[in-house]
Amino acid sequence: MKPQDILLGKNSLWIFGYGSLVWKPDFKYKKSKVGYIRGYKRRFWHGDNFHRGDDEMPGRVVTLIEDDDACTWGTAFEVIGTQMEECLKYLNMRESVRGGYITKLVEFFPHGQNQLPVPAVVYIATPENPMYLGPASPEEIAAQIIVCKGNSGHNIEYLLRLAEFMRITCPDVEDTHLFSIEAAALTLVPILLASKKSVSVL
Ligand SMILES: N[C@@H](CCC(=O)N[C@@H](CS)C(=O)NCC(=O)O)C(=O)O
Repeated sequence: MKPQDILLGKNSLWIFGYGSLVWKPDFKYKKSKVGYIRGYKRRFWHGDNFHRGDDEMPGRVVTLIEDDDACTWGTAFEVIGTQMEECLKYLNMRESVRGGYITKLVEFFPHGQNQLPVPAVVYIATPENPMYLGPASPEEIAAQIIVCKGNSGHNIEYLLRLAEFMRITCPDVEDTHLFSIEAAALTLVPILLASKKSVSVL
């Protein structure tokens, strides 16, 4: 689905974020809502050689993997008027051109009573994406994250800010995949720092 096709006949648009967009949307929007989408699970299975890694050491960022029994929590942002074109142009560069994500239309379920679901655009990196890294253990993913950095900063910042978002904003949601990687990274960082110190002493 091309971004410009998304706009056809619309005067407002919802964008669902589930990775860096939840803590760094970096585009103007009218309002945001916390909620979830069905049929997808969030996984650190997408490689990134721009924002949180480089060609030699690609980082790991999240994407959505189809799973009928799963749902993924995040934040949806409503953009209106000129915000729509500005937002899609910005996200096309950030997510698609630099990140390898494609756009899909999903149903977003805002959290709270009497909230009706709304169509939302989501950026997903499918397994067909050349940067797709696929499954790995929390320890393997954490070991990769703690040594990578890119044009937007350290990969571990990306991990910790997403974990912080979920802990603060969705405290009742258990995201074992995310929190197991966070725990592994926080265990490995002191070991990494100690090994660097021992190397620098030599
Ligand atoms: N599309 C997901 C993931 C977005 C994401 O993490 N995209 C990366 C591109 S690889 C990004 O924009 N990173 C910016 C950053 O890491 O600061 C979302 O809706 O949040």
